[in-house]
Amino acid sequence: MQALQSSLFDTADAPTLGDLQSRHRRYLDGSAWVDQVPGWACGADDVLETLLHEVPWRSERRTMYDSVVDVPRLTCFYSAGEALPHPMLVDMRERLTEHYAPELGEPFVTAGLCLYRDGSDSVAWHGDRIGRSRTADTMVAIVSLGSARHLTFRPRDGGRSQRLSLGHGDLAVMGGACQRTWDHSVPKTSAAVGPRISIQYRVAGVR
Ligand SMILES: O=C(O)CCC(=O)C(=O)O
Ligand SMILES: [Fe+2]
Repeated sequence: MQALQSSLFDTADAPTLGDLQSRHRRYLDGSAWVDQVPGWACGADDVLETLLHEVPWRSERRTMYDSVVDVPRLTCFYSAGEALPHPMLVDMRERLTEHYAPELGEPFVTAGLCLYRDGSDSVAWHGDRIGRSRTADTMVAIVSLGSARHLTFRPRDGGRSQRLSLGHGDLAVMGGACQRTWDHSVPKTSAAVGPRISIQYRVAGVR
């Protein structure tokens, strides 16, 4: 009985991924969009703990993307084929590829991990424009774990910014011309927030 109870408990506790068909596509303008699936990664507390403690986090205060930006956060980048630090990250990549490859035309292959230790960690306005994304449409899928933070969007040629809140387990997929014609950022917050980890999946040759 003891064994049965603990196996039931484990099953209920095991991380699961929701249905991507339920995604909601929000158009930032006629050609840039963001898909959202709140709570896509369910039961991911354990994944968050593992990543917090086992990823070889590195500090990043340097030039990135196409401008000099202050990047107070920790990061770790996993190239195509490199072992990921938790099996759920592999499941996520496979499910995202399965769902989006028909539209995207290729698989997600890299995983960039970022750790925002508290509200004073952030990433400044930028587009993921290293590589083909400078000139062609692509998708960047972001899974957010831990404390909720805003992901904000601003048209590069000026205009109103938009934002969405990403909480524990939420998925946001930036697509269309989003990297070319819009910038995005995770602003600092004065709210007392704990750590947040974001996992960004990208296609080959885009960063
Ligand atoms: O942490 C996030 O949600 C966004 C990260 C990001 O934009 C990047 O690393 O390129
Ligand atoms: Fe980015």
